[in-house]
Amino acid sequence: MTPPTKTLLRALAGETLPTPPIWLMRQAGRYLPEYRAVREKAGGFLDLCYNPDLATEVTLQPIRRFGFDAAILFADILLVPQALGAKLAFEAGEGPRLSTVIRKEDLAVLKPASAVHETLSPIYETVRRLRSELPSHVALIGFAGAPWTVATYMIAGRGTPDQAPARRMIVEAPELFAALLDRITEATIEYLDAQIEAGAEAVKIFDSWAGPLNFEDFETCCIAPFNRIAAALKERHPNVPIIGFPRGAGARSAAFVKATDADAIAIDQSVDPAWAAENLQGKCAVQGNLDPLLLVTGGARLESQARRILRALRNGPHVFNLGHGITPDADPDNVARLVEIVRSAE
Ligand SMILES: Cc1c2[nH]c(c1CCC(=O)O)Cc1[nH]c(c(CCC(=O)O)c1C)Cc1[nH]c(c(CCC(=O)O)c1C)Cc1[nH]c(c(C)c1CCC(=O)O)C2
Repeated sequence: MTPPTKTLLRALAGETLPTPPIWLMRQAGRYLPEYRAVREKAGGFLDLCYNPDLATEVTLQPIRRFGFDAAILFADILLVPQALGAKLAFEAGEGPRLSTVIRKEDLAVLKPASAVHETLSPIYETVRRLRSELPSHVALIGFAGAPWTVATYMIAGRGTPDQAPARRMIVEAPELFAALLDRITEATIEYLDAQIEAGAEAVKIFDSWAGPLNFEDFETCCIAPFNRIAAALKERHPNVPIIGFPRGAGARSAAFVKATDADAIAIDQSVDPAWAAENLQGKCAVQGNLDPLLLVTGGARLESQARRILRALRNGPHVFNLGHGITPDADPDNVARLVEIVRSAE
């Protein structure tokens, strides 16, 4: 096989590059006026996700404006529950609302994992279009939510501050919880496999709510499903790298890289990059981890923290990114400045 030429894929393959590739979580989003214009045209957020023309357009916007090294498919982690038959709506300013899975009967009415493609096929069309429209040096990342994080929304029917409804179900209805986690895991394998078939060159699994899990549940709810998904994908697509993002895992990030086959681990802004260099980078690439707040505030601290991350991680494979998604109040000029800082690092 010829080695990859796109910088993102080289870093994910374990190469230490003089300038790390950069992309940002939520790089397509409300902080960009051109995104807000397309979003308005689409109607709702979900209409935008399922419209391959417009989803392709908003995925490309940050690539044109900032020249990132990778594009991430524009979609959402909650499309998988919707494809399994959950009702999903995004209310303006309120975040997502879903029908809940709290009884056996709620699980019984969900569709089998193999049925998700009926709903998700427009997403695969977006992937195909992106592969033909992206500049040749820009890699395309597909993604899905991790089963635990998706389960927290399906059980509570909305975002929750501490994921208490799902954490209670682990203890109070272990069989129902395990069956739900299994169904989501199987659906996620179907979904990511189809994204790769359509042209995704790397995939990222977002476990945004891994942090509150206790050490035992971290193994069964975060690590074990990740391993099932990774094993299934690697069997079919051995050369497609997988990025894990157990957000809030802290020191358990070391257990995550040891116990999984992740090609990269994304770390949030709470992790000291020097610790990550020492404890994670020997095992896989590290992606991260600037505080998204610094894209709102800008200034000297944006520069000093970005440089500190660059220095700490420069002796191993690194993908520059944020610790979490860009917020709607970020200033696009600060994003442009960040790209300059990363590209001018010596
Ligand atoms: C938990 C989660 C969700 N979605 C996602 C996660 C995991 C990552 C994380 O922790 O942020 C992942 C996600 N959501 C979106 C992407 C697209 C790719 C990207 O640019 O990173 C990705 C990778 C678009 C989006 N997903 C959403 C938006 C904003 C929608 C809009 O109003 O235009 C975007 C651009 C909506 C969304 N989607 C979700 C919530 C809670 C919300 C509402 C909060 C908000 O409004 O910011 C669920």
